[in-house]
Amino acid sequence: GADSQTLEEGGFNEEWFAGILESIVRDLNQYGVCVIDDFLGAERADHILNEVKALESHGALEAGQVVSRQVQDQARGMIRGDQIAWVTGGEPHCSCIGQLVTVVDSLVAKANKHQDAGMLANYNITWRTRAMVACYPGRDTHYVKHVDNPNGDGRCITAIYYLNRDWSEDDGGVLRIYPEGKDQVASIEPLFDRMLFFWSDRRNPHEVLPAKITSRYAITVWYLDQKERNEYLARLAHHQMTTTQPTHA
Ligand SMILES: O=C(O)c1ccc(-n2[nH]cc(-n3ccnn3)c2=O)nc1
Ligand SMILES: [Mn+2]
Repeated sequence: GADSQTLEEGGFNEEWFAGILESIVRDLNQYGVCVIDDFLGAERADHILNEVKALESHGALEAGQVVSRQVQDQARGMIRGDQIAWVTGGEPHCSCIGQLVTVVDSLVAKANKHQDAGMLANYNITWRTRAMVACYPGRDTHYVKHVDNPNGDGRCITAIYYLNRDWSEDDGGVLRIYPEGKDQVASIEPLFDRMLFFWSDRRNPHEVLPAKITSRYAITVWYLDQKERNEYLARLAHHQMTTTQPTHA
């Protein structure tokens, strides 16, 4: 089909795609978490890492924190907060990041409509956020134990792509997921070219364990369920209507 044609052009072959698709559908339904190793291959992963490092060296990654937190952290001599940049993938120097997002978009869209989609079929995934390129771990609040989407903001799947070459145990920065209602914990090492998917809601509280002060890179995209997102935006609009009085000219 058309997708397989573009994927061929992008150098991704069909059986690779089909294999990954099966893993995503099976693992998200069974565990609520799916880890794919050697996702794009070292060469492509390297190109993506180089684009992320270029963003960092050109100062495109600004602190993801509010100024007060930064001042406070500097005062306490703590390591800087996480540095983030929101990337569409269409930017001139982000074409490889763009390819990553395009492939993940295709996988999530196909998984959503897969014949064995299971719980995935409850969603209609028509939108996503831009890609959050992060140089972490900061002391940012996102790293203490949290749920990405606790109150129905529309986000249904979190997709994180790790870019840490030669990561080792004492580098830290492990992502720890505590699947709701299960007694086992998933400790996910942020390995180079590792792709991770998990439900964004209360099923997956998670934290990022402290890491040494070396730059660690990850790219995160959140996929949105149309219905939940529209209901969220409607709540937001209503709230704004009722809290800000219209000014009469
Ligand atoms: O804004 C938000 O809702 C938001 C932002 C970030 C965020 N997380 N969660 C786990 C992250 N991570 C980073 C490396 N390994 N894992 C990470 O960045 N979660 C939620
Ligand atoms: Mn999170």
